[in-house]
Amino acid sequence: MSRSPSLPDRPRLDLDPDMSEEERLSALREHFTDVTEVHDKLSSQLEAAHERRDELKEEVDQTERENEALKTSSLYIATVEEIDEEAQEAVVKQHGNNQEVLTDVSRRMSEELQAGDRVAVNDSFSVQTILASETDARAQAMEVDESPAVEYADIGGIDEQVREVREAVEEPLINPEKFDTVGIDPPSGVLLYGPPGTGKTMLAKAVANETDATFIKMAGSELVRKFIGEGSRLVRDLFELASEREPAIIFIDEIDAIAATRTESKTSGDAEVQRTMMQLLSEMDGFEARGNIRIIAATNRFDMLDRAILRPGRFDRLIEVPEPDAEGRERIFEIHTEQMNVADDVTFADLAEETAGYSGAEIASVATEAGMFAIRDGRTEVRKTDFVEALEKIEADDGGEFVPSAGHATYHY
Ligand SMILES: Nc1ncnc2c1ncn2[C@@H]1O[C@H](COP(=O)(O)OP(=O)(O)OP(=O)(O)O)[C@@H](O)[C@H]1O
Repeated sequence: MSRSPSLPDRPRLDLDPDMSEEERLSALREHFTDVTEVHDKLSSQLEAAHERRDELKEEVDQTERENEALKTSSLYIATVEEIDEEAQEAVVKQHGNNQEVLTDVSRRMSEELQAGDRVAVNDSFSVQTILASETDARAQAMEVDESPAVEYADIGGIDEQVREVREAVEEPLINPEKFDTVGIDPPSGVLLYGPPGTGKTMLAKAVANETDATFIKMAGSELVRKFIGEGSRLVRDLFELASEREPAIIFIDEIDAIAATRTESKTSGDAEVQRTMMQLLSEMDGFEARGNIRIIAATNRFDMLDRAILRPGRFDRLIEVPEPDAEGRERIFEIHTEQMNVADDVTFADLAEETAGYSGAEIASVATEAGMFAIRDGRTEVRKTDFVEALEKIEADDGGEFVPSAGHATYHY
């Protein structure tokens, strides 16, 4: 930048009272000449300053245009895989082509970034912004849990289903070579069906936990109700996210909401729902069964499902998760009271007898309610009377007279 020129000295007029008229006139003329000279100099300096101002203004406009262009130009979406705060570097994987790039990040950005963040990158992969999760439909539509806190031991009464899920989901993740050696493909997708609250979600979370896989859940009903118009894109994103986070378990809950038969579904006329289902089918068809991503779906409405999703290569392993029998209910009571101080007068076998038709979720609420009655009574020990009151409360909440499975009358298999 050029330095501003120094201003010319102010001309001085020295008039002596002893001067003659002529001398005065001459001094004034001289002063006039000096003033005119300074004026000319200042004028030309002013003109130069104006020129400089115009130049700078042009520079500002140019920068603003570039800035605007940068802001409005398309950015690519990527996921941060690793971040090295020390070296101010990040490994990002661009969505779509899965290209992985090591890129420099500013100190501020390196402090803010975390592995797994979705970011916008420009042509040269420089991270421009971290996408806020609230503006990210993907984050809202999917529940991502790196290590869900459910173990097989937390699931009661469905040991056979646990065994089947382990065989169909865990084995291909842990020992894919077994399938290679025998020369068969493991089941592509596993469909868990049965009444609500019987442990289907727990099963999916437990396999993710035990195989150190990321658990990614998407609820079919939400896709249809909440993310109207985005269903098929979100299904695509779901599989993309799983490939970014593998090993991963994709869990699609309430799959009937997007995969119902045309005749029975109220929403089946909706082309959007159809598109979402087609996207799911095409993702599954293009899917490598032996690998680090496994798919589990769940439904309470098996009867409503479009058979297209049950074809080989899609959800080709069906596992029924029923309501627990007496022995199962006893085990579930034990599991849900493990952390409670239960009095000696409580017999889980008796409670199991009295709760025929209860789901695991309902037994969990009986245990919680019983604990609440003890607290209300100022006790830390939970007694038989608390369980009796809890049962009465839950039956009353259920409409006065509790008929086993009354709430599930609409579930057909
Ligand atoms: N078999 C079970 N053993 C222990 N707890 C259970 C079992 N089944 C259900 N529960 C309890 O009920 C809660 C809900 O269960 P879960 O979400 O797995 O049911 P779900 O079958 O997926 O239900 P929905 O069909 O309504 O989604 C669990 O968090 C757990 O506390």
